[in-house]
Amino acid sequence: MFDFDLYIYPVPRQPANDVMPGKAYEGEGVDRVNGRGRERGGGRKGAGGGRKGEVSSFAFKTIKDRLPVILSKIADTVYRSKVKVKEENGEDGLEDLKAIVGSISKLRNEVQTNKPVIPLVDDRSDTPVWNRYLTEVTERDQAPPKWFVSPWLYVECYMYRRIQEAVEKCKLLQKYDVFEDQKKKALMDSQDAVEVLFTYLKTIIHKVPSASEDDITEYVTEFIQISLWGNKCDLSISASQENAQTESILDQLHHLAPNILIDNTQQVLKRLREGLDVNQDISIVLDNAGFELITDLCLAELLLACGFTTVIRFHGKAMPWFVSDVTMRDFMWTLETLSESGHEEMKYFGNLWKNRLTDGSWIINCHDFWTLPFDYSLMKNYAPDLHKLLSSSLITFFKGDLNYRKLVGDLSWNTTVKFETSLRGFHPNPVCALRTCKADVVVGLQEGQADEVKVKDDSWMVNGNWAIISYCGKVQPN
Ligand SMILES: O=P(O)(O)OC[C@H]1O[C@](O)(CO)[C@@H](O)[C@@H]1O
Ligand SMILES: [Mn+2]
Repeated sequence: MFDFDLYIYPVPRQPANDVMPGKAYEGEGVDRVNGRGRERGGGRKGAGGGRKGEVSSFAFKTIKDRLPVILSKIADTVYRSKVKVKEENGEDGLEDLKAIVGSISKLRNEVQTNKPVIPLVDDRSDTPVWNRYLTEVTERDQAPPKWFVSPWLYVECYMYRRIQEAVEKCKLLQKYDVFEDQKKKALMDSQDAVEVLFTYLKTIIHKVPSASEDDITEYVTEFIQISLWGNKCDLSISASQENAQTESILDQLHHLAPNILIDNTQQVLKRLREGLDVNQDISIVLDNAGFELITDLCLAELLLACGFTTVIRFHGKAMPWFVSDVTMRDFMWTLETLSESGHEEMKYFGNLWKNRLTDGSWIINCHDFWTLPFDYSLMKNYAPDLHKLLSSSLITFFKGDLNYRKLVGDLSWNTTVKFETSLRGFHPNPVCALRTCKADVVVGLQEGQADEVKVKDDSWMVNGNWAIISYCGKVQPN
C-alpha cells in the first residue's frame, strides 16, 4: 500500500537539490533522485532508465534556459502592442502595459537569481490557495521554496501564475492574454494541415453509419493517434518559438506509429463501446491551442458520430497557461475563426461545432483546479466538484505532457512501474493519457524498453518524438 501521507503536499517532502548548478547528482539518496520526488518504483533507477544525470538536467535546463526565454518573449510582445493598446485604452492602458513589462522583468530576475518564491498579491479567487500552500511548505521546510531548489512542477506552475498576477493587477488590461498572438498564429500557420484533416474527417463521418466494427476500430485508432501527435505542437517546449503543423498529419501517422511506446488503444475502445449502452459524457482535458486543439475537436466529433456518447465535455484553462494551453477565449476564437473561413470544410465544422455548444452536445468548462500546482491525486481534496464531474464521464482523456506529469505526480518513477500505481489513487473513472514525451518521466514501459529506445534516440524522453497512449480502467467508489 502507498504512503499517502507523502502526498499531502503536491511537492515531495524532500526538497530537491539536484537542479542546482554544479550539484553532483550521482550518489544522492534514493529519495532525492531526479530532484522531483522520491523514487516510488523500487530500485534506484531514474526515469531515464538508469542514467540519472540527464533527468536533473532537463528540469535545470527548463528553469535556466526555457523559462527566461519565455519571459523575455512576453515582455517583447507586450511592449510591441503599445500602439494598439494606447489606441484602444488610452494613457491608462499604456500605464498598465508598462507595469506588466516591469513585473515580467522582475520575475525573470527572480528566476535567474534563484530568489525565494513570494506570496501573490492580486485579488484572483485562487490567490489564498496559492499563498496558503506557500506558507505550508515554508513552515514544513523551514525555508521558502526557490526556483532552482524546489520541485520543478511547483515552480513552473508558479511562474505562469505570477504572469497572471501581473495582468490581474492592471486597471484596464485585466483580460489581457500575453500569449494570445502566438496562439492565434499557431492556428493560422497550420491552416493547410487543418484543411486536409477536415476533408478527411468529413469522409470518415459519412462512412460511420454503414461501417463494420473493424472499420470503427480503424477510424477511432487513427483519430486517437492524430490527437496524440497533435501534442507535438506546443509553444512551451519550443520556448515560445513557432511550432505549427505545416504538413499533413495523415501522411505522418504511419511513419510515427513505431514511436508509440505504449499503446492501450484496444482497452480504450473496449471502454468506449460500453458507452453504446449507457448515457455518459466523455471528458477531454485539453492541452494546447492551435493545431492540437483542432485534432482534439476532430476526435470529439468522431466519438459522437460513433455513438459512444451524446455529450463531449471539454476542460480548458481558466487563465493563460504554459504558453499555448487552451482558455475559454481561445476555444471560442477557434470556432469563430473556422466558421468565418473561406475554406468549405473549415466553415462547415466551425458552424457545426458552434451549434454543438448551443445544443449542449459540447460543453466547455474551465475549472480553476487545472491552473493550481497540485497533482491529480489531490483533486478530490482541492476540487471535489471537478472530481465528481470526471467520475460521471465514461472516460477522461488527458492531453499532453503537463497533464501527464500531474497524473503521475511528476515523481521519479521507475519506467516499468504500472500506470495505475503512478496515479496514486486518482481513479475518478477510467482515464487515458495521450501524450508525446516532453519531460523526463514515464511509466508503464516494458523491462528494457527504456534502454532500447535510448539507443535509438538519446533525448527520447523530452523531444516530443515519442509518445504513449496509457489507459487505466480502475474505478474507486466516491
Ligand atoms: O503542452 P504540453 O504537452 O503539456 O507540454 C508543455 C511543456 O511543459 C512541460 O511539461 C514543462 O516545461 C514540458 O515538459 C513541455 O515542454
Ligand atoms: Mn500545453
